[in-house]
Amino acid sequence: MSGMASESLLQIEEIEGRGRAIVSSKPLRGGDIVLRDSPILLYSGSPLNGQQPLFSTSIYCDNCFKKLESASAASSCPSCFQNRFCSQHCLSASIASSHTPWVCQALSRLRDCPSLVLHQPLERQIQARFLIAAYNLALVSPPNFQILLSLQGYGEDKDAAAAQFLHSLISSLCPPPPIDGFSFSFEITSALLSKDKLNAFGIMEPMEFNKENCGQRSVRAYGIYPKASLFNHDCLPNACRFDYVDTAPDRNTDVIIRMIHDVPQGREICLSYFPVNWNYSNRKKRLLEEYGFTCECDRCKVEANWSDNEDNEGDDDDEAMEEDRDESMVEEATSEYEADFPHAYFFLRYMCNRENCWGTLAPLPSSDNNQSSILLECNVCGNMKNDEEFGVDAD
Ligand SMILES: C[S@@+](CC[C@H](N)C(=O)[O-])C[C@H]1O[C@@H](n2cnc3c(N)ncnc32)[C@H](O)[C@@H]1O
Repeated sequence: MSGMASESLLQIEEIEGRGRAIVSSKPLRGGDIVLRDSPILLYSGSPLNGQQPLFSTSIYCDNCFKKLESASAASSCPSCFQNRFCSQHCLSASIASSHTPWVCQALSRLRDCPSLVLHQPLERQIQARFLIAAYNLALVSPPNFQILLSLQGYGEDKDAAAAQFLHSLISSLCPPPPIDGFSFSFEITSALLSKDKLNAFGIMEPMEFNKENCGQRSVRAYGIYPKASLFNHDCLPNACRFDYVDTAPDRNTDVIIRMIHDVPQGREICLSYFPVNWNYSNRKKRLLEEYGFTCECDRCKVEANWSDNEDNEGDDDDEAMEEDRDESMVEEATSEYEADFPHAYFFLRYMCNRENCWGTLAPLPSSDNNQSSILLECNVCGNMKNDEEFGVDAD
């Protein structure tokens, strides 16, 4: 698999019931970097109507998505004056790629469209941003558009109304310039929206702990990563994603996938699609509604039998998912459930214990091939923990 940190670490396999999967092609150590991936498509997580997302006060460059110290330090797009850039270089790069004259005009028209910005949920504005970015990719980089089309997601009936609304709106207000032999049909629009839902990674604002946000973060942007999109989910992942937004010396929006613990050759490498502290019923709901599958991982098999999970109590499914305020699995793991919960070690060892963080810890990359680093880094807040304090050997 090209683009992996080392070409020989991973391979793609087809696994029945799971689609493509990433599997280790040799034994891997906790801390090994198995992938560094750059996005083929990026789009802002801010609503079109200029509303600041909840828990966000920062402004950022619309090309590299680095934080800007002040609005006055930025160069604006000379046509719309809406998009801001940290440098002339980012402005020129963006005009040639992601903020072309057509994108600029399309976003301006959508921003002025009451049926979108006043009468639709905020989510629709973000989806409109994605579609404009995806159509533009077809125009500026046909090979990357083909990669996007190859990702999972083929249009779902339950999302048809949103797809129809956005397709009609964009076709009438700001149709993309024609491409020979290709049509921006409703079917393409609908499939693209599914691909976004199943594959996009949120690029979060870096963690700032203060009383107002209680550790909650907003999504600065979304990215489609061609190789990272092939990792399947597990509720007890063996790898996790790091990014270094605002601190990376370059390629600010790259993601790095690092092993949490050792695995043997031939093991599927999985990420968790959300924080690992979520409880069983919220995980099950999200995976079914958003990703279209029922998780059969070891942890779900155990937790499905817990007497107090909402499924077993017959609670209805409408309960709001309070993502960051879910009951903490750490508390559960260390309390009355311990005997029924063979995975307790994972939460004690690999979950960040900083209040309201819920990040996952992975060892730092080690230069010693035989041993993982004893220092574990949190993928959300960056805190370091010394593994010797835990006092148990890996695995
Ligand atoms: C980001 S993609 C992962 C790559 C995907 N398997 C493929 O072939 O492109 C997410 C989709 O993979 C499948 N998937 C991921 N984790 C799974 C799991 N634990 N069990 C079954 N299917 C899974 C689901 O169809 C999900 O919507």
